[in-house]
Amino acid sequence: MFYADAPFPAFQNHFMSNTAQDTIVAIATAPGRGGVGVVRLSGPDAEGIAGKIVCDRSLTPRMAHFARFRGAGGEVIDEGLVIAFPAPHSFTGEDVVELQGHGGPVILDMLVAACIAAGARQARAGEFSQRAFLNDKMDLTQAEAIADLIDAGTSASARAALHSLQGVFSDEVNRLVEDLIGLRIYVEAAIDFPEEEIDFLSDGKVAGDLRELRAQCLRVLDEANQGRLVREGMTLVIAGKPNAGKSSLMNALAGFDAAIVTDIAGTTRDVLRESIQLDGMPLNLIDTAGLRDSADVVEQEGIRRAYAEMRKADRLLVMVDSREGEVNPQDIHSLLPQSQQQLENLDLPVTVVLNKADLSGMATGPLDSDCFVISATTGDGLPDLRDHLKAAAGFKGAGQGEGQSRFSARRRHITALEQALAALDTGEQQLHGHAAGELLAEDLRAAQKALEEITGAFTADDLLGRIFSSFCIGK
Ligand SMILES: Nc1nc2c(c(=O)[nH]1)N(C=O)[C@@H](CNc1ccc(C(=O)N[C@@H](CCC(=O)O)C(=O)O)cc1)CN2
Ligand SMILES: Nc1nc2c(ncn2[C@@H]2O[C@H](COP(=O)(O)OP(=O)(O)OP(=O)(O)O)[C@@H](O)[C@H]2O)c(=O)[nH]1
Ligand SMILES: [Mg+2]
Repeated sequence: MFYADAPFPAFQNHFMSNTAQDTIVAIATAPGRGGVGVVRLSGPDAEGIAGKIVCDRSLTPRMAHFARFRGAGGEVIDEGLVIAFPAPHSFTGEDVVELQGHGGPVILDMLVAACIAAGARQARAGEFSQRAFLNDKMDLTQAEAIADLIDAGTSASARAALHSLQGVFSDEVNRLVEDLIGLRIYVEAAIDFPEEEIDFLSDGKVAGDLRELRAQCLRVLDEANQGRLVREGMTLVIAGKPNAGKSSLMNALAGFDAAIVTDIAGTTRDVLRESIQLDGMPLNLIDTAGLRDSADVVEQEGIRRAYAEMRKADRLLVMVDSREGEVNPQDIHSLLPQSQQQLENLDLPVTVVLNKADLSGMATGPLDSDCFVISATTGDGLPDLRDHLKAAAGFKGAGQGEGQSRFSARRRHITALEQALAALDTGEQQLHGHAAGELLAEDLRAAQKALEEITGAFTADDLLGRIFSSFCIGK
């Protein structure tokens, strides 16, 4: 059985790699005006198509040549630099030619049109990166890291994405897969000798290796969680009764007047979003309409939207006026009017903030681990709240230090690591329960499959399409 279903990474992707017969073209630089704009061609006919545009000027590989760019009718569109990257030494691994012209949107569109007239096809979003992946220039985590690098909102997330691009995350996953394969070989060999199977499985090696593998997997999961945090941050919804000071807190955290603040209850009606960062951790703040019974249809809609945001949040910040007297931070329904039904089944961590300490005379600072007294107008108590939010998200900083994020990661990576861990756990039960080699082998196979989905060595159905279609055109 071992040979029939080899536990080595299979090359499931290769049936797709030959479909890239088209030569694709797109503007590679940002839309809009710029000093220089790059049009990129990739595919078997890249040089032929570029040849028509630069009038068969001969191109030395990887050398910049100055040339006139001509349209289909022979008219000069622009002049610029042309560089050919013959396969396989290019970004995509295919023949690539770059036309570097002047960075005006009309000129670049004309250049793309000339390439299409000469036989190229407009590239789909992410298609260059997808080809680089299919041609083994990079694995899936590295391709995702390119998109993350481009989308990075903080220098910390850019650094983490670069590390993923350089293979730091992939190396970790590949090491797990290698160890897993070693264990599978041992277990499957044991199954092939039924007389000795029990001895094999209970000699302690399998249990020990499994425990070690599980520990390594947990460590990578922990790092990946940090990586996701650095990339995506935490989404925090601020909710509470009208006039509690929600918008004032949003402004205080954002550092500018993002939201309108007045002493009229019911000032905020729309959902307001601001993305800020706390020492490198992105924090997506959402300010919402004050919750109360209202006959006003606009306000009702605002309240409906407020609840909709709470259901999507990572954490809820419930704001209360500290002059309201005794509050029980454990019972959020007593703090949020009519929330019972709306927030049914909502399993969301909550921070309670008592505001307007300057008016109530309460001392600012933490009341307990998830409850803080502040004044949004004076800023008293905010540093503690900031630290709490970072800690609550599990953020340990974004750098090279202990426990900090070394690479960027996405939710799908976390899910896959959790699946692998779950499979290892059931495998462990099979081993200790009834020393069932067959079942353990099955769990190990499932764990490997989950891990290989991270790097793309194994890919399920529409995963690639989903990942690459979220890239920008020209990437
Ligand atoms: N002008 C330009 N700048 C760019 C890109 C590009 O496509 N064009 N990139 C696009 O994202 C990034 C760089 N990525 C690249 C990755 C590989 C190769 C390449 O030619 N690789 C060859 C040779 C490697 C070597 O000499 O060491 C290879 O892999 O064989 C080029 C660009 C950022 N800057
Ligand atoms: N003295 C004092 N006034 C505050 C504090 N926080 C908010 N206020 C005032 O309370 C009033 C309401 O503040 P907002 O931030 O608009 O309250 P809100 O919770 O967003 O109210 P809605 O949008 O109506 O739900 C304003 O007059 C603020 O200036 C505070 O800490 N101290
Ligand atoms: Mg408000």
